[in-house]
Amino acid sequence: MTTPVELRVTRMGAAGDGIAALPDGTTCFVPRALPGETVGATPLARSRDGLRARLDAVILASTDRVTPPCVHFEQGCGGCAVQHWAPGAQAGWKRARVAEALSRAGFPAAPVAPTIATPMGLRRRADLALRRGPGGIRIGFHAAGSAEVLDLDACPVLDARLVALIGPLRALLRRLPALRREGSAVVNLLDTGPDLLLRTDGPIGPAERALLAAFASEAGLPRIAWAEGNAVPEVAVQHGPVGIALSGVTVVPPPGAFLQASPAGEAAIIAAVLAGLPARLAGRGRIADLHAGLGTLSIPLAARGRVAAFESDAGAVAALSAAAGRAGLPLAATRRDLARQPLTLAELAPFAAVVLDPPFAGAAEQAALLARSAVPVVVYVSCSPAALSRDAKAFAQAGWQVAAATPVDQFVHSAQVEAVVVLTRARARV
Ligand SMILES: C[S@@+](CC[C@H](N)C(=O)[O-])C[C@H]1O[C@@H](n2cnc3c(N)ncnc32)[C@H](O)[C@@H]1O
Repeated sequence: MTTPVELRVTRMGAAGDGIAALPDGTTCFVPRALPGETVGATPLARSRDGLRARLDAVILASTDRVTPPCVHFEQGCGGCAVQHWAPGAQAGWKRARVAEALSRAGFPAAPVAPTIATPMGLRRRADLALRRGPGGIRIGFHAAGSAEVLDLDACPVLDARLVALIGPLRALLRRLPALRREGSAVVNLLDTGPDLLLRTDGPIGPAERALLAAFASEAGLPRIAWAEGNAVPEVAVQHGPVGIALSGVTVVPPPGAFLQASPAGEAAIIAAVLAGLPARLAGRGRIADLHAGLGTLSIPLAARGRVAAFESDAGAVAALSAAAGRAGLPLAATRRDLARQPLTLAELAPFAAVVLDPPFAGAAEQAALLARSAVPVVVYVSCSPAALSRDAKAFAQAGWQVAAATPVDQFVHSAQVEAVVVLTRARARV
């Protein structure tokens, strides 16, 4: 298995690896190889669906191969998968993956729009891994295909204000025994500045709280939350208010809250969701927003009708309820675990439209119920083509059609793609 071979790469896999076939037909995944290339590679290990190989040399390069914009990509940072691929080729690949997902679901002719690209340097949320080792503190993303953490000092996809925090955070962690071996730092860039949620594998005492407070002052952080392991975070430092305006309404997020990855991505998703709704909503114009988070979609939807938002995270529900109350929006947020307790057919009946934006795992049961419901329009916001394909199948089988599908690339240079898919009953018009 460790003899170098010459391979012709025919396509790109879902994780951003080039796919080639060995002479005996075995599928071979070659990270950092591109479709159309001839490469020298060494097959290394068997995986679930073939062999993983190491790229030794590009023998015949694709015309879409470009110089990666980040030095850490060359070092093996797994935060990005396809920096070596021209942006236009990445966009075409992401669009094709959404089209393939819908085709597999039973919508072979779905009208999939070109991918909406977002610029680099706008990511406002980072989930950084932390390690303390013999070489010191490492902060960064995992190395590709590995549990190792690659130490970052630059990142062209993140907002520069988050990158600027990495050096000072490293200096802080050197002095923080609560980080024994490993932890994580989720940083959300809010309108009030970076909001840090630090998870360590040891407890913090009064001296460490004082260090965190000093760090917050020096680095301009209004709040630092901390948790040991996976415990519920506590606010360790609060020097000022925190908040982010979502469609003009200020929300006070709990530490580590989900945010769409970039303002440009958020705007593209909102625009595609609103465009998918009929100009005039049927009935009393009630809209359900499932997996509502902080209300990124619920808030703009409230300009179109009365919104019932459902979300499992108690902190997000409280934040959205409070924001909607202050702004006087026609919006009620309810805590509900939609995986365990999806909305029933009877509960879905009053809605003129349902928007769902599930996590990576998708929403199999809820999608099956929606497909059987009387709701005329469902807008499915997907961050996983595999889950989209599985969940959309129920709609295809129940005779729905895809009225529009818009891929959005807000995780630039990664293998991720998001899509806003508008599903209507075959006879309904959007
Ligand atoms: C992709 S985020 C979307 C959030 C929001 N729509 C937005 O645009 O910011 C998915 C949301 O689903 C929530 N979630 C995860 N599992 C859930 C479940 N079982 N039931 C309800 N909500 C869930 C997460 O807490 C998160 O807020």
